[in-house]
Amino acid sequence: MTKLSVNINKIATLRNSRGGDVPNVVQFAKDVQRFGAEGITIHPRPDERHIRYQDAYDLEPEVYTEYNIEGNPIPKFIDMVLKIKPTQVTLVPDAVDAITSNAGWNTIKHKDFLIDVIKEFKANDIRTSIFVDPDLHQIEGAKATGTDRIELYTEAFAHQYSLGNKIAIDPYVKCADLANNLQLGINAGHDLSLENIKFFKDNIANLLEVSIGHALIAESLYLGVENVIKMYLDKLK
Ligand SMILES: CC(=O)[C@@H](O)[C@H](O)COP(=O)(O)O
Ligand SMILES: NCC(=O)COP(=O)(O)O
Repeated sequence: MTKLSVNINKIATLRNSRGGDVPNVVQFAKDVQRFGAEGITIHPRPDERHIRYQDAYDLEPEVYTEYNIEGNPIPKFIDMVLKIKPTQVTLVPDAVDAITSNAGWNTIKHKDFLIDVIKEFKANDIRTSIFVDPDLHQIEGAKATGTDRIELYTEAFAHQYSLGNKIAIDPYVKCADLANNLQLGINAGHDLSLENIKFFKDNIANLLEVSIGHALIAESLYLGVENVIKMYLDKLK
């Protein structure tokens, strides 16, 4: 079984665009869990342009599935994760001004840093995952950090798949095989969607969790808009 963790960053983006509390991020998390989601993912960024640090605290009592907090382990992020103690922390090497995540860790160059940070989270019973490109050297490097899991960065796969290039799954299959041999748990995320998720899941052995946000929220709009238009028209009769 592969768990679906819903990334709710985009709900916060929408809320922030009006400055109020619509849509309500905590209510949305409660609803998606009620609808069957097996986890909630957030990725607070230093500029707090979507999910804010306060949201991370507000969500903590309401997330009864797996709570996954992603981010660059700057001191403020580490402090927050240690206070909240989510199910999982996913370390992502984002630049401060990154529009979205655009690369995995260089697990060889940052080995010592990752070992220290991961040790602290694990000592606090927080499962760790690190975001990596589908590169065998980076998977070996990830193992050396002591992390429980890796999150395969799936943007390259998703882009090529949308162009019809199914061969783009190959490096992910090889990395997953190596990770399984090394007894690293495997998560995946970034640009996964209704279009590509089944093919990805069917090809990756022991895929434990996917975190999906951008496409899932867009698809929810597409698939829900007909119903809402009808409801408005009904009220305007
Ligand atoms: C690590 C990853 O791929 C996701 O967390 C993604 O970066 C979401 O972040 P944004 O919502 O800021 O794009
Ligand atoms: N870890 C990936 C994630 O949480 C969601 O990424 P995306 O679906 O918004 O691209």
